[in-house]
Amino acid sequence: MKQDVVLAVDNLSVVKGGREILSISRLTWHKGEFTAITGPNGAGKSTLLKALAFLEPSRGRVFFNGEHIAGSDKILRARRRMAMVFQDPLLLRGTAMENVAIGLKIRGVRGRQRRQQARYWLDKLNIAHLADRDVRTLSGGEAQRVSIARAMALEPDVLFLDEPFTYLDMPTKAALISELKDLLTETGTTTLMVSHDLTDMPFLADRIIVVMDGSVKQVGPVEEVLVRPKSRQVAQFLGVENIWPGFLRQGADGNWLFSIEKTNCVLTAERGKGRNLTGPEIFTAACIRPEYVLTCPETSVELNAPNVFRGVIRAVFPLGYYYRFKIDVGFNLSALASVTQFPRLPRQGDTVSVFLPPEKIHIFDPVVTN
Ligand SMILES: Nc1ncnc2c1ncn2[C@@H]1O[C@H](COP(=O)(O)OP(=O)(O)OP(=O)(O)O)[C@@H](O)[C@H]1O
Repeated sequence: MKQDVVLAVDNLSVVKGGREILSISRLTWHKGEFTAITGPNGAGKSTLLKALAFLEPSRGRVFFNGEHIAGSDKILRARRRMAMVFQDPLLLRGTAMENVAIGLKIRGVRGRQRRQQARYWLDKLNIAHLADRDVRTLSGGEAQRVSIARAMALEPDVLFLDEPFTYLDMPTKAALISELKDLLTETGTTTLMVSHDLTDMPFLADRIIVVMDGSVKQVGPVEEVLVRPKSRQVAQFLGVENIWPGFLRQGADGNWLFSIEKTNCVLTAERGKGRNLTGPEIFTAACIRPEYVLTCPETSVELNAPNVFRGVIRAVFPLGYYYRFKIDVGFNLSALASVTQFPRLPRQGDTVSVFLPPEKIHIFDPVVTN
């Protein structure tokens, strides 16, 4: 096992109610890495977190800091090096200070030192002024900060976060995410976070694990998973609305050409590294995330450049600082565009130009397109 592997699983399985709800052959987590675990409701994400934290009985082997953890003594020792934060802060009766100090007390840290350490983490989470407040009087965001301070005070090797930002309002969440990122980078804590929110992940995570139906469907760096999903199932879950079946062939310039089925439209896609076409043309599917489709109101854009199309807006959904468009460019396209790109409110029926960057067009592996 590589030196900096903190956690690893080998044939991990969890059975509940007579059904296998989680089955993972192999996975590893490295020191200091932030992993986001995502997937639909009931996929097995929380079960995975709990099994790794030894809070859920499982079969198979879990390795922690290079050691196979089995038996109550080893489990107890491993659990002392881990901490967990849940959706609900789950604070105990008492003050914020008492809550942050509780884990230290259980671990035998003495009075003065305990208070000093607790104060240090309250300060790090920007809630030192709330130290003596009864936790029942705290707001949701403040309570979650106490919960994170309590976990960090244990100086864990691994921090598990199970949807920790769900109940926080946008500004509170944004501030906490930014502070947490700095804190975790500073401490080098290996972190695993269950999240449904795709907006958290690019900022916080190094890697995404997509769990569906109790198994891992894809693991990889954030950008790779979001732009190059392995299957339609993963793509759809990750918000890739533009998926088209069609025929792929080699272009003259080394790029790939993708003809969208039942249209006259051809997309240029960057050729995938190490991917070769086996025949003259293969049937597969292509996709692009809506946020990578560049949309502009100008209709003077040169149309014979690759991947530039002119089309008609079929629907506009205003989303705060963004518009979500459904555009007909000879095929149906979803696009997300900043309001600043449009001098006036775009409407249904308006003509727009779009550009699909070739490096953001992903071609599915034909064997796993369905
Ligand atoms: N005690 C149990 N008996 C039977 N099935 C269970 C039990 N506990 C959990 N499950 C099932 O295990 C599956 C995985 O649950 P889990 O809580 O890990 O999902 P999740 O991905 O975290 O979901 P969510 O996003 O909804 O929180 C679900 O289908 C759930 O119904």
